[in-house]
Amino acid sequence: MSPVPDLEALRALGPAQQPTYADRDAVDAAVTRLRRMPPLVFAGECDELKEKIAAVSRGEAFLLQGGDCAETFSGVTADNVRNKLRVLLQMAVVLTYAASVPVVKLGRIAGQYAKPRSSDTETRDGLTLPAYRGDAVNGYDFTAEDRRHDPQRLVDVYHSSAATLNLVRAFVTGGYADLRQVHTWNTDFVRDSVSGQAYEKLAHEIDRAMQFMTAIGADPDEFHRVDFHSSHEALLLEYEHALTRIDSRTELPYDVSGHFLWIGERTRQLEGAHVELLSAIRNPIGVKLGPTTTADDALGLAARLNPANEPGRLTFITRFGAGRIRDKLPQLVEKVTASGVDVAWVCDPMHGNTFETSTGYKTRAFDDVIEEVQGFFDVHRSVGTWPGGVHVELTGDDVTECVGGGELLAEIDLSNRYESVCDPRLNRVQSLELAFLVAEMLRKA
Ligand SMILES: O=C[C@H](O)[C@H](O)COP(=O)(O)O
Ligand SMILES: C=C(OP(=O)(O)O)C(=O)O
Ligand SMILES: [Mn+2]
Repeated sequence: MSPVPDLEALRALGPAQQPTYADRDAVDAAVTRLRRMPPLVFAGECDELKEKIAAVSRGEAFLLQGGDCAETFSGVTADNVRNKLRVLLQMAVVLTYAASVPVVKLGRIAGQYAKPRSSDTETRDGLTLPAYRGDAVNGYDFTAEDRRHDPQRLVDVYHSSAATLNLVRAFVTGGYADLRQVHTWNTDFVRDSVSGQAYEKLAHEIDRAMQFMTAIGADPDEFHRVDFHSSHEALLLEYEHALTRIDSRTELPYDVSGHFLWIGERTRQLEGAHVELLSAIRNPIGVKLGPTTTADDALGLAARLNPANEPGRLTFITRFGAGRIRDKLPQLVEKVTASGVDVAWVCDPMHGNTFETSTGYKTRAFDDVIEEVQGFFDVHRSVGTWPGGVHVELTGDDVTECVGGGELLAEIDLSNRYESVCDPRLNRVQSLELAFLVAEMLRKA
């Protein structure tokens, strides 16, 4: 394990996708404040999650990772957080019950505020301004003032993450996630959607099973609370470095900004600053792997990020696109497996399937998302490895951002309720449909 590099050393590596701040003193002041803040998560919780992901890599559990592409500060409301949690809990119930597999629940939540972009700038009506890089960096409004990179936002990320995490913790341990609430999660939803009705049927079966358990005197803790962890892309080095702390139990460094951190497709350079920082922390971590990834790239990343080959430490999140996965994934999985690397394989069926409509909306087709997940399952079946999970961009609200699905959303519907500030998310109905379809694939696997 490499030692934690200092911030200057990371900056010297010329990290990709970083903000350009005009006022260095303001950056230093923000970093100093962050270094004094208490941890958002505990190292022991990160270890627990690592154990669960180790079960995923052994083929004994399935990972459900989901949430917004980009959280926003204004989105930190009780309703918004509850709705996201609710859809994830519903999906997890569907997967667990229909496929009889333990589900590891991981939110893209409480820290997912920074975005890598394909272009540094955005032009509208002849005016060019810095691209929006997530609330952690600048504002979404198309004005020079809002698009300025402001280091004070790093401190705001901390507070927004803390508020979100506080509510999530209360929900998952304080009764909301109690399995006896399976019906309650579905109210306002059943009547108008096929997947809502399928869910209701499944909830009835769960009720009956629980009544039986209660009748024979069993009332396990698992009925009343769930384990739920947080994750985000570790993109901004100032922020992640300031929240890297030495755990008092083990004297080892953890990034206490979230339980699980991942390196994005655009920042996974082997000699880059993101790999350097994440190789030094002990959290469970992931790396996104796009369609150009070679087996040597993946093996190099595994050697750097998990030299001890510790189970649960490393997750490869592949995002190839529906049209490429069947062609490109087999050789990657075969070579990584043949070299004995211990890794959990997870499918992100979103980022390889984005396109822009003629009216300028970034969208994804539900069928492409499903086709990529199906390709992922098929490839792992043919190689003899475990399709360990899915990583999805979703929301608990009835937005219109992805086309298709049971509601047959068309391109023309996108303008009705398009709220994402970055990538299009599955809405509540589409998310539940995905869960039922994946449950079916899992049963066959
Ligand atoms: O998740 C994020 C996007 O895929 C990423 O930010 C790139 O988006 P862009 O191509 O619109 O910049
Ligand atoms: C930017 C993202 O993904 P990727 O790094 O895979 O493009 C994301 O997860 O929002
Ligand atoms: Mn995204």
